[in-house]
Amino acid sequence: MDLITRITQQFDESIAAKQAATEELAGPISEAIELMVNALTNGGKVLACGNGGSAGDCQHFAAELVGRFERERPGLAAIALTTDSSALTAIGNDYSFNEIFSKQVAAIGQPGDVLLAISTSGNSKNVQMAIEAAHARDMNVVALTGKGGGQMTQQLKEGDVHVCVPHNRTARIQEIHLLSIHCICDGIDLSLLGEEENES
Ligand SMILES: O=C(CO)[C@@H](O)[C@H](O)[C@H](O)[C@H](O)COP(=O)(O)O
Ligand SMILES: [Zn+2]
Repeated sequence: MDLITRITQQFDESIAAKQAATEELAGPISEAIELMVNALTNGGKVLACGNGGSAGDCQHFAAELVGRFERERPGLAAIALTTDSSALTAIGNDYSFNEIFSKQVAAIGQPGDVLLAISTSGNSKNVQMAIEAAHARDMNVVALTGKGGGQMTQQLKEGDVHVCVPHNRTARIQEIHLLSIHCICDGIDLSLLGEEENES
């Protein structure tokens, strides 16, 4: 297969995956928005964790809350737990890699905060342990998963939100995680700022 055909196929697969996911994910994404707006407007914050490409999504999300998404507003309280190399290496070295997020959640998380837990498989142990730590701190969880949700599905409790992308390919799941994150940012701004002037 030539490269252009291969690239075209991946674009087509991504478009199809997004169209297939729209109806199923719109509801959970709106619930995630409500959960985060409630936390952010009551003195709470959002902590985000994930591995690899999902770590990038955590940092992308936190930057759009602390900084801005598309509209001017004061910064919002969000922290990606994937960036502090001293904390990550100390915890990984002194305890275990499985605890690199959960120990941060236990130290920083407060009742009413929200944990954004991102895992395309739903089976990354360090994300699962972060969910346990969040529940122990009376935090709610927004899980972004795929591939049926993995073991994280069984961890979620009443009040948590599960955005599970109906796909089995990590790259396609991540592409829809990023769209979901942007929908969450848009919904938070809509809730805090109202409709934009030029919007009907
Ligand atoms: O971005 C990619 C693949 O597209 C990889 O870096 C991927 O994030 C890593 O393999 C992660 O370790 C996968 O973990 P998870 O999504 O299953 O929790
Ligand atoms: Zn990736």
